[in-house]
Amino acid sequence: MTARPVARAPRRRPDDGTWRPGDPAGHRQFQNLGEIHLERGGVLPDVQVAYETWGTLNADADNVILVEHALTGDSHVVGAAGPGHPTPGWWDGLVGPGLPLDTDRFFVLSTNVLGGCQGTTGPVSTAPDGRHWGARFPYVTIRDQVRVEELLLERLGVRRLAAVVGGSMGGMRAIEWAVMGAERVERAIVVASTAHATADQIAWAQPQLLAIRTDPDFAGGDYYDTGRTPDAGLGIARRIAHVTYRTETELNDRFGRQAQPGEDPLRADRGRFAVESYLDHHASKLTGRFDANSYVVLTEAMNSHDVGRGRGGLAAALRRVEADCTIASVDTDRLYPPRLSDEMAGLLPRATRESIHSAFGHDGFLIETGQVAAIVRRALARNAG
Ligand SMILES: CC(=O)SCCNC(=O)CCNC(=O)[C@H](O)C(C)(C)COP(=O)(O)OP(=O)(O)OC[C@H]1O[C@@H](n2cnc3c(N)ncnc32)[C@H](O)[C@@H]1OP(=O)(O)O
Ligand SMILES: N[C@@H](CCO)C(=O)O
Repeated sequence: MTARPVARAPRRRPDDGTWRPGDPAGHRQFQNLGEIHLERGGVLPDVQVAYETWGTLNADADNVILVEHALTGDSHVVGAAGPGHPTPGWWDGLVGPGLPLDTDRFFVLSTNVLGGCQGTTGPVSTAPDGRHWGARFPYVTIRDQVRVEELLLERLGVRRLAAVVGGSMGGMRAIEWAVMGAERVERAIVVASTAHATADQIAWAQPQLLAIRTDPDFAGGDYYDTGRTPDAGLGIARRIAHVTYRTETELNDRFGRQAQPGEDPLRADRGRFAVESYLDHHASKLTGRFDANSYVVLTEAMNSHDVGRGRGGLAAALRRVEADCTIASVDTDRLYPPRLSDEMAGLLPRATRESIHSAFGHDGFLIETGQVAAIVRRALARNAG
């Protein structure tokens, strides 16, 4: 694995989907929110948020659906690949005229999360001293990320959400919205997620964080001006994470003990099993499109997630939710197991429990879009009043 040189000057976003520090962020829209005081004490003086919208905001500004992306996602929920947006969306088929998030009725909005690397302020952004934030980027929680979205919506004149929907880390923001914005959220659709990060999830995150931080090219987080990026560490983090996103049976049924074509894994000279090659592929795809510092910041934000913190515990926090909630899990998800959705639904005043059947585990929330679409349609058809 070789280090990729880092661009020092802003450059045009290449159309190959490669993220690089200083890239302008395509045709996304931006809003400057000014100074944000963070839950854990830091201050970000000049927060910018990137977002995309589909559909039309109605006169009462009450037809807004906020769609929340997962760890390495961004605001590009749907859309054809093209200049400025080299990748298709991560929930293609869900947003558009007549589709579940029906743009004939709703104004659909998605942000890039605070701490991310796709247009919203994050570690690669420029601090007031003109240098990248890097290691100085403060600790951010899921609540901070929701607060930034609240401020954005206030700027856009939106006081109420018809729905907030998200999967995985996006589901964390969705349930946090339902708690924090209780009377302003009509519906929350939480997919493959949890009301609090568990010991198991924090445990899986730890070797990922260590892999990045112990990569010599990480340079304590201040690698942007070194000409090197911690691809080895970020790649290992992605490999660990990716296994947790799939299932034991799927990996085995698909790859078994097969050798990667042309390679011999039963030799000491680095032949690979096919499943190893598959993980290498996912690792190099991520290092080509994502910033390691953002991965760290967002992983720590997920670790911080607990809607009960400072609110009298989980049950007390969820009891105050006024939204009509849909809590969906993937039946084979080993990272966000269905019991966490059962727990959340059981503590919410109004919750409908849904299940996605999938061979793929946690990634089912991205792969089984037909089932996600049906769940979203049912949730939006219910009278939330
Ligand atoms: C909301 C968000 O989270 S947005 C971000 C989501 N997207 C990502 O995280 C991108 C990373 N990808 C993934 O996580 C998953 O691939 C998903 C969920 C998007 C899609 O899952 P699947 O359709 O099952 O794809 P799968 O995991 O099989 O990966 C397919 C890739 O593996 C490659 N592959 C399969 N076998 C091998 C192998 N033996 N060696 C090397 N590569 C292999 C395929 O060629 C394909 O490559 P491509 O994606 O570059 O075209
Ligand atoms: N593939 C997803 C999984 C995390 O939920 C991501 O990268 O965001």
